[in-house]
Amino acid sequence: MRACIVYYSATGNTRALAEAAAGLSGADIVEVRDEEDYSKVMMYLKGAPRARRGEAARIEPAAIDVGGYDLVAVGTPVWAFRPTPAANAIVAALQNCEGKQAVAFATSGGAPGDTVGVLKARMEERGMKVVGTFHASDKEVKRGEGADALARLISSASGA
Ligand SMILES: Cc1cc2nc3c(=O)[nH]c(=O)nc-3n(C[C@H](O)[C@H](O)[C@H](O)COP(=O)(O)O)c2cc1C
Repeated sequence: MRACIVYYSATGNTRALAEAAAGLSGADIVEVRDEEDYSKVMMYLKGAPRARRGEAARIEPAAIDVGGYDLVAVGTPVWAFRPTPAANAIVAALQNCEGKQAVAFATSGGAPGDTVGVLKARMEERGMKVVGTFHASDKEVKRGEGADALARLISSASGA
């Protein structure tokens, strides 16, 4: 059984969690870049309102074929209590994702709102079966916590 973790990370926390979980679970990993390439200030002035409105960014890669995988995990930072525009774009960019098992995960400053719920709903609209969600705070990620739980979720869901 094969799993793929697709994620966006602006300041490194979601990347650290995704990379550690990939190492533990054997999942492949795809990092997506937001073509906007926000400065720290513009993340708040422009990125957070876009997240709040549920907009999708222009991302690289623009299409992500997950046809070869049994499970797809999508990861995002929390911006304004929502998935990032890049994460919204990831969900739209997935190809051959219909019917796949899936996991939605996020990292936040400790107030995630319903980010994973919103991400889960978007993934389900694309036909994925979201079998688990996961959230860790940036402080937990910096302490090295969370990756084992996320990896277990990915491994058990994909039957690996
Ligand atoms: C523009 C912006 C908005 C944010 N909004 C929230 C928020 O609503 N709630 C929260 O708990 N953390 C919020 N954060 C903190 C991030 O979600 C947190 O640091 C996360 O781990 C960042 O992930 P990254 O390092 O992968 O980009 C925000 C950060 C930024 C830059």
